[in-house]
Amino acid sequence: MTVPNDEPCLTIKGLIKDCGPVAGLDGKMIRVLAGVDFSARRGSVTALLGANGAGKTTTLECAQGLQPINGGEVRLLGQDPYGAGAELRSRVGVMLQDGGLPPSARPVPLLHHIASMYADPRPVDELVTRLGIGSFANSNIRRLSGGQKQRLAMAAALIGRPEVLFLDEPSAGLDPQSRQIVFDLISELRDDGLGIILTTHLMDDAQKLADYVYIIDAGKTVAQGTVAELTAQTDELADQRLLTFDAAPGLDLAAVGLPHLVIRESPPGHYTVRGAITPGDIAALSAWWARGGILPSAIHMASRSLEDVFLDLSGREIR
Ligand SMILES: Nc1ncnc2c1ncn2[C@@H]1O[C@H](COP(=O)(O)OP(=O)(O)OP(=O)(O)O)[C@@H](O)[C@H]1O
Repeated sequence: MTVPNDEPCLTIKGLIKDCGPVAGLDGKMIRVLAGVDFSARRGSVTALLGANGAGKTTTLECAQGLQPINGGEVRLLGQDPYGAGAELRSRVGVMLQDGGLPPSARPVPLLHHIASMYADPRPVDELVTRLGIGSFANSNIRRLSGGQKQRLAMAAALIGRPEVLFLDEPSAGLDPQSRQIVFDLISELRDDGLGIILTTHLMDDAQKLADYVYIIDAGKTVAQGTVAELTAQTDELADQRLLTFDAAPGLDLAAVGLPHLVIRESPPGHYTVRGAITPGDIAALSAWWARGGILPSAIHMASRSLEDVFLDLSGREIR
């Protein structure tokens, strides 16, 4: 059964998951997921963000049918994944963070072995070249670096031409070159129509890769949207706007004449303007620049980063 492009390839509604028994709680169960909603489409990268212990791994394990659920609903490619057979598993690729690779195998023979399990596998040579696996093709897997294992795990996840791909922290351990290769490949796979679901702690990764983002906290979905929607300067945050510019050091800031804004210079030559900045204030700033013969550079009206949104929603204290 092929799910049309505009249909979700994964839908999670009100997911509840209890784990345990927990020794420290007199053997009671604890509610790890208390209402996760999540949906991913084909031809899209959907990111699941959450602090340590928020429930990301448990959510993905339930989505992949690796754990039974205690409430709510999970549909992967239209089916209940728990207890589903080989037909569904063959349409799903999973790249785990620790790779889940047999330590005594060698990369290319392992990929050929995995390929032999599929009727129409992706050519091994193509993946080896694309992911730069050739340089360690016959090394023992236990001797590979974290980034090499990560790339091999990605090749293994892709070999069966999955329709849905789960990536747990896809850029963990990757150097900048490998990260770029993996990011380009993820974008290409998305354009080919794959539904890609990834977890990450790196807001920068989510900001670069994700078409749609879900943030979970304490086992519940607390926000969802495109990066642009989540980071939009909403009216509630209108008093936290920030404009920065660079100009000659030591400008007379008292001459700006905008007392409702906080204007500072730090370090010398770098200026920040904070507060409820209005279009009129920007006109007043440029009038001040014109009066003083000031030609600023790097003028930037900052929007909230995904990290700001994440910290506001999931708290700034460590878990
Ligand atoms: N089998 C289990 N028994 C008891 N507690 C569990 C079990 N599995 C998960 N938990 C707890 O559930 C919570 C969510 O765990 P989970 O691994 O899903 O979080 P996570 O968001 O993936 O975290 P991280 O970013 O640290 O990987 C944690 O507090 C964890 O200790």
